[in-house]
Amino acid sequence: MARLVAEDIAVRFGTFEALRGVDLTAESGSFVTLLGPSGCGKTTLLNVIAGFLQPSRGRLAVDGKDITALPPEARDSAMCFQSYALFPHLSVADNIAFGPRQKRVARDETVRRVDGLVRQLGLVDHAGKLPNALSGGQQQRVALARALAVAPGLVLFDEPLSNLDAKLRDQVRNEIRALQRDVGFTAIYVTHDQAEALALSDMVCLMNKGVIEQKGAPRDIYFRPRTRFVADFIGAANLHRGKLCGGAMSTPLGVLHCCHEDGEDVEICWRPEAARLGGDLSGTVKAVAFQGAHVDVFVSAGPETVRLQVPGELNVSIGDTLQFSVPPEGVIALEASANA
Ligand SMILES: Nc1ncnc2c1ncn2[C@@H]1O[C@H](COP(=O)(O)OP(=O)(O)OP(=O)(O)O)[C@@H](O)[C@H]1O
Repeated sequence: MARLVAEDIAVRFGTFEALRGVDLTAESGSFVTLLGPSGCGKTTLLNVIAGFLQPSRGRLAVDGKDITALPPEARDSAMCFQSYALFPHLSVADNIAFGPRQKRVARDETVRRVDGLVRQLGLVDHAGKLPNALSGGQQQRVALARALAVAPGLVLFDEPLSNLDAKLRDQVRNEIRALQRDVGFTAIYVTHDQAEALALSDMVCLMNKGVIEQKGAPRDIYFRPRTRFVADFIGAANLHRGKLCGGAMSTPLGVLHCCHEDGEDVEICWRPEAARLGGDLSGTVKAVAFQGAHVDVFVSAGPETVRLQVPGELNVSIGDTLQFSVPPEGVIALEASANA
């Protein structure tokens, strides 16, 4: 397992700055996701960590050793691609054995690793097949086994599940996490899927326009977003901007209370599940979406529409007036983004 430290990483493509001042520490054996919208720099950062791209500034170290100038093959890392990138003319077993053979791992050890991975990833019946005889989920497992066969300290994943359907994605996602714990490697995982990042990670790095806007444990990021971008990107957020006076802000829905310093131009947010039925806030129900355990209710007052999550048994209809409240501890004050 490897401890990765990236310091002040910058990447320029001509005059365009794809990454600026990126600092990141992935503790040994941790699962770190790089999350963010398309074009924010996730893949660029992963390519820098893999050694496919030289940063224009900054430093990378693994276990205290500077690896910034090392080529990819000299690094203790392996990449698992979205496109699988399997060799079509090699069997599943030979695809998995490819890395160890390249690295001149002893024959017995290579066989041992291939057998172990084939078993762990449920590929025993497919070891002799060519990749094009496999389903997408099976190909993804081979790609994973191939990355793990070189026993890297650091495994880099570039949206590995995006070609799989939702059910299979959940299944392979759980397998990746279980393998990471069993085999023991540090994972850096690129995704634009916030649910995936929250479910998998020890640490989420939420990226925006070439910088890490906030990083932390999934719960921290979800319950304590620092900026509007973070609040909006992770989960659903109801946002209000205005004057906070005596801890109270007037909105078209009524007065919201929060435990933060007063100010003239403050932005606050609350999560849909923070709302409680009954109270001083009210609006007209505009849409209702039954989700089983809960109901998403969209409530409007004046120009504002908010989203509430209420218990599944609640019977509400469009046009009803809904009274609700949001406890002050459920209201978060946001900072202006340095990266707006
Ligand atoms: N070789 C390149 N030359 C010029 N610009 C590039 C190059 N590679 C990436 N970029 C730009 O850098 C920015 C970051 O790209 P990157 O691929 O890292 O984004 P991403 O967050 O991985 O996005 P996606 O989720 O769409 O893959 C984008 O604006 C992209 O157009």
